[in-house]
Amino acid sequence: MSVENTPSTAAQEAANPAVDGSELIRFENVTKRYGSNVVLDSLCFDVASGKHVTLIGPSGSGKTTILRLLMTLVKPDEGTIKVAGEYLSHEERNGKLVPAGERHSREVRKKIGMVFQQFNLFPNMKVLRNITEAPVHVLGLSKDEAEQRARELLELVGLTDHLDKYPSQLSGGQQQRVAIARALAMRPQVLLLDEVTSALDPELVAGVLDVLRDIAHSTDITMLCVTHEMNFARDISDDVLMFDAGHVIESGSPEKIFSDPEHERTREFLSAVL
Ligand SMILES: Nc1ncnc2c1ncn2[C@@H]1O[C@H](COP(=O)(O)OP(=O)(O)OP(=O)(O)O)[C@@H](O)[C@H]1O
Repeated sequence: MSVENTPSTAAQEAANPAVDGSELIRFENVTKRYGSNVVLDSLCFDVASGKHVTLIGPSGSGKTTILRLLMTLVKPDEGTIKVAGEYLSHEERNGKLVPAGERHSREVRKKIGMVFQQFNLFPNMKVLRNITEAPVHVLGLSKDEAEQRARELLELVGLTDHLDKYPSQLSGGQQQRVAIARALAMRPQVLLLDEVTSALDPELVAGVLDVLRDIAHSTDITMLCVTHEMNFARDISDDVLMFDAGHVIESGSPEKIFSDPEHERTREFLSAVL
């Protein structure tokens, strides 16, 4: 997919609301290419601390790429990304901004948790250990502290009775709820959700979304969410960003975007998915 290189000023302004200094995520003129395919084109947007922001848009518009950039699974070709005021993609050395080394990225990335489409649990570890592994080995928590934290989270996701099972002994929905608990166990400031229900059987979707609704409404965690579940997006989002061909073409409250979209492409997209 190629995209034009000249996003409209209005689109950039829509995507880059007034900054009040509390932004937790900041994309500044981020361009990402795969060969000649310009996936993100001078993208600017901010997510304020504690807000829940949903990215919507057609397949291939670059939504997952944004989450992958935040996880440092891919690097931007141009522009900078900041998380909680620190550069993720770059670091400052001798007063100069240089591409970030792995150590720097790892430190900043600790602020971010992600839940993937395909759960990605450790198949050889029981549920409890899936959740305690990173807090013990990455954060240096004692085993007792990590287990205490894991038990609380298993209660939050409704799986207290399953802590001694292997992932293969759980349904897809239960595995995804373990993955949510695992991400939260690192106490991230930002939770990234990448189409977390799209690999689930339809009857398991509601249980996972209910857990996420509960987390969105009962914690102050910042969320950046890619989903095709528009009712869920409507319920949890403070802001919805509509992507098309590497640009944010429209942004606003869920009421505005879902009920009264301004852009023709948004109307087309919503009429196809709603
Ligand atoms: N590793 C890669 N190598 C080459 N091209 C890639 C790679 N990853 C993504 N792309 C391309 O980048 C574009 C954006 O992909 P991305 O997954 O971010 O889109 P998306 O909006 O999340 O789509 P979907 O809703 O289908 O998941 C697509 O054209 C895709 O083919």
